[in-house]
Amino acid sequence: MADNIKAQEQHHLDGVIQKIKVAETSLQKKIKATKKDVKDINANFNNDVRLKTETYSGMMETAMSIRQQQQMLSERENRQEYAARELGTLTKLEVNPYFARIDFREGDEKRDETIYIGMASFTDRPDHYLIYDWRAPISSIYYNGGIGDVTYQTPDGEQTVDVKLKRQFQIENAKIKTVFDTEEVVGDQMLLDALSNRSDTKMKSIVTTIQKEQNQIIRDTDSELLFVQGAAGSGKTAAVLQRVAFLLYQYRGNLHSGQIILFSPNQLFNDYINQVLPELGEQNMVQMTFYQYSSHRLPSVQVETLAQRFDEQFEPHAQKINDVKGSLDYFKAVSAYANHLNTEDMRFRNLMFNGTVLIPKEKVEDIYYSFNENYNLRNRLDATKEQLLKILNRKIHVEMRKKWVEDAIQNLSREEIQQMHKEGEEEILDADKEFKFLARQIVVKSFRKVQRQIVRNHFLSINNQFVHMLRNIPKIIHLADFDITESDWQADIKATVGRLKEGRLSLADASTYIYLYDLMTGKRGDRDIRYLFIDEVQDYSAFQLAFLKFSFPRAKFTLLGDLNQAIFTHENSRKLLDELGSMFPEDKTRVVQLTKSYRSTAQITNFTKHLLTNGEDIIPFTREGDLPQVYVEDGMDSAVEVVKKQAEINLADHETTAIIGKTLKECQQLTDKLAETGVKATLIRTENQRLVKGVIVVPSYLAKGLEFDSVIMWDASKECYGEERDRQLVYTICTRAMHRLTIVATKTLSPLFDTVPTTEYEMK
Ligand SMILES: Nc1ncnc2c1ncn2[C@@H]1O[C@H](COP(=O)(O)OP(=O)(O)OP(=O)(O)O)[C@@H](O)[C@H]1O
Repeated sequence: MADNIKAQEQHHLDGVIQKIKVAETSLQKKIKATKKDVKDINANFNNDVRLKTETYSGMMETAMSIRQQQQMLSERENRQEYAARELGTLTKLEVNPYFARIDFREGDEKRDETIYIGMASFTDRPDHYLIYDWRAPISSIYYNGGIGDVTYQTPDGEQTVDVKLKRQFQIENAKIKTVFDTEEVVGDQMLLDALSNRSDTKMKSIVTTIQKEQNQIIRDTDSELLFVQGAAGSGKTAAVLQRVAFLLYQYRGNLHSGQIILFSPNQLFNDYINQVLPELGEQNMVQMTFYQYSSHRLPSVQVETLAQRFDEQFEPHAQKINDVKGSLDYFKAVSAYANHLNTEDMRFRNLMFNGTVLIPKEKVEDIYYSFNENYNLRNRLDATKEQLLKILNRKIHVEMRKKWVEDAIQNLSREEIQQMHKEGEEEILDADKEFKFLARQIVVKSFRKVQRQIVRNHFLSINNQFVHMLRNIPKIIHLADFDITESDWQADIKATVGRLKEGRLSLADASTYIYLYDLMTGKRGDRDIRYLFIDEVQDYSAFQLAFLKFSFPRAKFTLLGDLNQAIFTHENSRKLLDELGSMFPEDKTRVVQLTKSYRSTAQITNFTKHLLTNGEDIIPFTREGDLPQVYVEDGMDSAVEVVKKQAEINLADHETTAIIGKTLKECQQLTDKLAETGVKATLIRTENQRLVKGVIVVPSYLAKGLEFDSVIMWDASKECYGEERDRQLVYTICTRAMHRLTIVATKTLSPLFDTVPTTEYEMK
């Protein structure tokens, strides 16, 4: 690039930065003035507000003026907060205002227009944009095409412009480091630079190098269901985080980050991605795992953890049961079962008081089914509660005459009596009335617990109902279709009842349990959530997805997945797509396929794609590195020695290294062995830990969605990965590596690597 262009652009840059500084100064003044205002308002609070509490109108006047003061205060505080946020944006822009320039001609216009694109918009006067936010409709030109005709979406429909120049910048501390013109969509050089960087314990934004297909995902506003199927490392997670930033920009004022929820594979992953949105100047959306959601909905039940679930899936018997419990058929069966509760079979509990039955369950049942068939579960329950509260009220008189009440009155202290009068606002007239008054107070107070139980549906017996449902399932679903016998099912019920008694539930049962309870109580779901994202959707069952759709009825769904990385559902994951299709309107469903893999070097991607039986569609990004290295050692000690040496080499090269083992047990053993040889490695036992720099040892199921400079797969032997169904797990492990992949096995290498041509790796 000619030096004079660089000089011209630096000159332009200096001008923009100058204007940003002016804007900053004026904002700072504004903030200072508002701060002073707030201080003054607070200081004058006592003077301005005259407290008149003698008369009713005086009190009203006082309340009004306090309200006025508060409104003024909160308006100033909002203004201050907004200005502070704006100042934060300007401070960021001041050092790195933009990353691209586009010159283009629109329609019949006589002159070219020039725009600069950066992390946020900046105007020096109304409608005079010196920088356009990367999310503005016009900025799409940058992502959608090269030179020549490029189309982009505007609020008024599609628009085509003739792009004359596309220039990219790398700016550091207000100085242009490099500037180059490109004819491509987003220059490969820039992408290569971005991808060659070392990994970090935190994911970064990809705004400057978003690819065209990713841009489609980011800016989709029409789909009710957007399903992104993409190879490992194809930027699904990256794209979706930019999408959240885009949506918050597009619907500013109507959508806030609390209305967006992301279901992620594990807590480590949450931690890994939580800097991206703040880096983009936005607040993080709500992030949780499905396990956390279920546990939150069932505070008194211990839901099976990810690790327990991972270990359990290796039993073929449990797998079949899980398959049926995860199916859409099962979801429909639970719905049908709940529906029939409108006419019979609802299970109730006695309402107890002081150890005796106050309202027997038979009475509750009579009330519940006394309403006609036009009632649904929701209003049937409401009407029942109303009746029960009335009955409770009527029982006050009877209870007042009981001996325990008389005793309680005898034991009342003077203070307690005074307190009751304060609450009851009743004057003492004569002894009899006083006795009745106190008796009533005592009973009403003691009945509060029962009242709460009625309001909170404690007269429903969800545990019994759940077990009753399980017993009825064979009548609704043909279990033989799932290769399950009646006795298999009965055995599973027994196991479930056993767990329930200990206050535990499997994750599959937990979803069903909550769903059943929601249907029984007529819950309509959380209507506030507008966008719901699920990462690694291949690990969800159709049941869970249908349940989430039910729980967030107004949310648009964006689902990201790689059917080749299912760690739980295996072959079933392909069925998932069809089942999903049936849950959303066809014309509002969009499936996007991402085939290019960005994370790893070409060598690693070429190696890993052969691990898949249908991996031919995966296109590596041309970033060069070493061939993956495979070691097969005779014994444990020499294998550990290889791991040790490799970890040391990686450390010396400043590479973050993850040693990924299959289960926690294997990881624990290796960490102990490494410690004996003097290697310090951090074992990640649970998802609640933090990722740290240096060498970490992590079980495969916690490595989902993460990436590391170097990966050492341990122990890639036949003994550990002997089954065909482990293929996706092996693929997931190997695709975590960005720059370097080492595979270490003891005795015999897993046959799953047989599909990889020997030219794709180096056998050591
Ligand atoms: N357009 C891009 N520009 C720069 N980096 C990118 C781009 N797209 C993806 N990447 C990088 O590639 C890596 C992989 O992306 P990401 O984790 O989003 O992939 P993924 O599809 O979610 O992978 P997986 O399914 O294996 O978890 C990340 O480091 C991401 O920053």
